Amino acid sequence: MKLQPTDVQLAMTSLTGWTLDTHAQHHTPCLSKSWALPSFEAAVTRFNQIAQLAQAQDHHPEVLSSYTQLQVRIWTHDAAGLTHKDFTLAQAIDQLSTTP
Ligand SMILES: C[C@H](O)[C@H](O)[C@H]1CNC2=NC(N)=NC(=O)C2=N1
Repeated sequence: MKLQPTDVQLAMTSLTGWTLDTHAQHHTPCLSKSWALPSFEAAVTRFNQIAQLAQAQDHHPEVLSSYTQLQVRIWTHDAAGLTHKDFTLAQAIDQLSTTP
């Protein structure tokens, strides 16, 4: 179920380092987070960790990879907006960042 703007604002406080964006191509609100990893290998490892979470949750982010840079954008296609599923995935991704 699509979250109302006030619920989105509240849920944003549960995340670390994410911004609320409007996706330029898909014209939908999305959660966005970027990383600069120390190496290409570290970026690929992070990509794979995110992919595993996405498969486990059956919720799939857009992941843009460029050398050591990663950007993840999450939204719910069916709802053309943000739902609890987006925040659940973003929170799980935040847990990765604190785990070496
Ligand atoms: C059937 C399946 O649950 C849907 O296609 C899922 C898969 N992963 C998804 N991922 C994201 N980010 N948004 C969706 O709406 C979505 N839909």
